[in-house]
Amino acid sequence: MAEAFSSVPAVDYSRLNDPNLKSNELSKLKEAIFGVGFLYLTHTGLENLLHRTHESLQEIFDLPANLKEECNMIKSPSFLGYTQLGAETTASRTDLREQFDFGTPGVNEWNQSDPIWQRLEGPNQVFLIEIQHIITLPANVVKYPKNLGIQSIVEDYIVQINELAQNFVHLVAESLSLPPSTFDGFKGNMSRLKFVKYPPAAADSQGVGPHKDSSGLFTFLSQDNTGGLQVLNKNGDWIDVPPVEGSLVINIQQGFEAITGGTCAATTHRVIAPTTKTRYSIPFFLGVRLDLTLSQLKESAAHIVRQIPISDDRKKRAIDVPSEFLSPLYSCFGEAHLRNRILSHPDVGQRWYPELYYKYSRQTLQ
Ligand SMILES: O=C(O)CCC(=O)C(=O)O
Ligand SMILES: [Fe+2]
Repeated sequence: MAEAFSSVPAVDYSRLNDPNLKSNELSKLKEAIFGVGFLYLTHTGLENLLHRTHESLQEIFDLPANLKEECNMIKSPSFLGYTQLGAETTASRTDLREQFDFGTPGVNEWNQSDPIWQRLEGPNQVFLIEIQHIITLPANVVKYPKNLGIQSIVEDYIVQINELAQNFVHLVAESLSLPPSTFDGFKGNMSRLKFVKYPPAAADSQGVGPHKDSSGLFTFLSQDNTGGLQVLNKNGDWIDVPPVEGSLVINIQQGFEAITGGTCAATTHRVIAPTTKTRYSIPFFLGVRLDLTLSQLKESAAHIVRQIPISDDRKKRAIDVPSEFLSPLYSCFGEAHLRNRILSHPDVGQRWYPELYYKYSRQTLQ
């Protein structure tokens, strides 16, 4: 459980990479990882990329509804593609957001002999939009195809943020006094990137409801200047995560929580929908190995937890942290993640995994 923090700390990435300043900054990183589970990462060198990508979001979401529907997530057993406003559910309530989900390109296609959860990794759908978008100019009623270049925007973003994410995981290991490569063997084949739009809504509406991120190790979020993101502390207070220009907001996901035996806890967060302007955000979810079983995990977690320099008392308490990934109900991370996707996107779940949908939706009702 995250401690009773009252703000989200900032860590300077350029200092983490400066031999003279590194050790001081690693201590800040360690405190943020243990105490909050959320941090701002500043001076990443990705400021231009974030700015450029945010600039293209409005045009992408302003595409005609029928074009966005061409790549509706319902067509993807990997839960990749477009989700219209109101089609997503968190904490049993409807989220007021519209989004595109993308995955790291180039993963192997699923086939019948693979486990069912392996199907979470698959190809993107976005290409359809590229070739079909037609712009009509009202003045002279000329029609011409316009390529927004979504595919290259997405792939460029994934390459650059992924490089930072890999480095960040090494730095986290170092901050916990572990060898930098400690977590390398836990990385998944596919990470996920989302473009998200929260339109203005009535005061206190749910942009996205309270949740812990469940698809991987860490989330790297770029939010615009609107605000609305909040994280929950131990006292049950919602703490604002106001926009900090050019920064990334990084949080621990349930995969990393499970790998560290709960010593590094995933923190619950939510977004309150904006009331007067549209909010855009770009979360990148660094993927975790889907095939990791609970027993493998317990073994590696015990090994890692033993080496993490915190008090035995805190370690003991940490083992009790509840996590979907540590539930004996699921055979491996892949199964836990598939359940999460099915419940978040029930229409997609029902279409591609009808039996699992039936099973999991009954489990939550109990
Ligand atoms: O849009 C945001 O700021 C956060 C989104 C989020 O928490 C999520 O999609 O998991
Ligand atoms: Fe989240």
